[in-house]
Amino acid sequence: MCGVTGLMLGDPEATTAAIELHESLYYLQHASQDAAGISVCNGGRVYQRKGLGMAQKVFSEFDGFALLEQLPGAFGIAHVRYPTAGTSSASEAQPLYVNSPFGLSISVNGNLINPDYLREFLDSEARRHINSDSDSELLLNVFAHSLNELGKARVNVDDIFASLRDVYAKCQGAYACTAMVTGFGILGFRDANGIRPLCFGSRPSQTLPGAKDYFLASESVALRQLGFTDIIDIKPGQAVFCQKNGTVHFRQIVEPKSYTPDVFEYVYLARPDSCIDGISVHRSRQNMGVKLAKKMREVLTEKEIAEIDVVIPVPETSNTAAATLASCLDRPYSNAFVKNRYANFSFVFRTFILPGQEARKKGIRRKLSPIESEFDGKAICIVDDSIVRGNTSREIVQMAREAGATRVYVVSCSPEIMNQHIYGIDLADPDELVAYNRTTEQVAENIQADKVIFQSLDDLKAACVEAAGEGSEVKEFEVGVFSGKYITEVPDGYFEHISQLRGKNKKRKTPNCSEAMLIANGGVVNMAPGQNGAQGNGTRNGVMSPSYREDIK
Ligand SMILES: O=P(O)(O)OC[C@H]1O[C@H](OP(=O)(O)OP(=O)(O)O)[C@H](O)[C@@H]1O
Ligand SMILES: NC(=O)CC[C@H](N)C(=O)O
Ligand SMILES: [Mg+2]
Repeated sequence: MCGVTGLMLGDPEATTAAIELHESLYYLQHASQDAAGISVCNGGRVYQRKGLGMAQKVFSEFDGFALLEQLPGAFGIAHVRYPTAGTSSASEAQPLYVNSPFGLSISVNGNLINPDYLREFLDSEARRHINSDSDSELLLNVFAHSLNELGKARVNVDDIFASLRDVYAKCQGAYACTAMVTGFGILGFRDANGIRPLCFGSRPSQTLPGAKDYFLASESVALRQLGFTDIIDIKPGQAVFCQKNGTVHFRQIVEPKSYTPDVFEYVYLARPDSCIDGISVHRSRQNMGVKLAKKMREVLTEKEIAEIDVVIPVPETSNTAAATLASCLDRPYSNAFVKNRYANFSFVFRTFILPGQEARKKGIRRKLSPIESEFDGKAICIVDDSIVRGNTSREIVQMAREAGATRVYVVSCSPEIMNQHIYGIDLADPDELVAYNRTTEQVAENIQADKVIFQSLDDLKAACVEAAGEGSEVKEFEVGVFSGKYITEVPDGYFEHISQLRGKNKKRKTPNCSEAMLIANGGVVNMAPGQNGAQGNGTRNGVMSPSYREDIK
């Protein structure tokens, strides 16, 4: 659930790619809040800036002029990160770079589920040193090794596609990536099940008549906002390479194994103004509201429904579904929780993706406050898109009761989450999931609601399929968090591996030695905060300051 982008400007003399790559990060910031970065290429050299925090923090001192001066180039890639593997240290911020062969950079959205195998392969066979715990560094090095094996001084497009075949063969899991081959062009590719999203669009060059600019992004909103049209989804197992001479090459690298996007994109991850694999996120959420209203009529009596005074969303992902549900039940709708939009700390953004349980809990109270008159003496129905650890609903129910609510129903647009997410969302260990090993009644008791109602999995899938536009090929989804059945095989020991990793990361307070070591990036200018009058963002040359994370504890 990281956000990735890639831009090729059609005018080879242009140096402004970083301006729009930078802008694109703000359209994907909802996906990830931990780190951000941009790498661009100019005259055979890579210029890079990355660090911990949201894009605004990492690029705080970069006005348009500074971006152009320090990140010049006609093409490049960018990333916002929410860690699912490794640590949240600055050294794992992306894009990642490896100098041999050809100078490769990569931005990855997703998660690999066979890191042990890859680490072993890279160590004993490929003889490549891996300097972090990041699974994306593994993927980059598998790609680099395969390209290197060609034994060529210069590669062509066919070589790049041929090497990708090796990535698909070795890397298991979900990934949608943008990559850059120094001096040559940008690449986009997507796993063989299409679990993580990636789309592509074009527009006329603004500086070279007749030429075209090309853009890749995790979500269509980024393309549309930057004026790109003819937006298509990269298909499972497909890649696209945009060469700096203006040519674009599509190639089916491997046969698709399925076409099963992660249903959680529609439930929570994506922006409502995006369209993923031909399915409007907004429309799918409206449908979730329709289906949930039907389920409520099955679970509650007519009298109980008639007695609901007001339907209230938990801002903001559930707003769309809640409004539709209220209209289907013919009950009043109210935006009775107000979201604080103006604070300049990270608590007010998406609390679920904040690292650390305490930070999440604090974040909910700081983010939302009730309009008391909408609760006082009323029977209310609170709608959320999902209930994961139960932090949000527990806190929200308490706030509603403190404000005087007499009866509180909590309804969820998605089913009970009882399993780990292994394809790019760091949900939690099962025993931290509130629905794990609990009946619906026990969940209600745990979050102190009068009743909890979950959407059924069939209805959730139908809500998404019915939101598809003409030509969408998607009929099934990756739904492992709900069903426990994953689209790919899961290697033995993987679940234990991620639990151990979580335990290790929880215990860590200061950066370890490997975080403090920097890769000697031949040719890469990784500008340190503080250079050129910058204030810095808690990192210096990729080393996390021990105190940096204290602001979210
Ligand atoms: O049960 P929990 O562990 O609390 O997780 C579920 C909550 O987290 C998400 O909200 P978030 O605040 O991240 O984002 P939003 O503002 O987009 O709804 C999601 O929308 C639920 O409200
Ligand atoms: N959320 C993601 O897509 C994360 C990408 C990668 N697994 C990382 O942890 O950096
Ligand atoms: Mg929410």
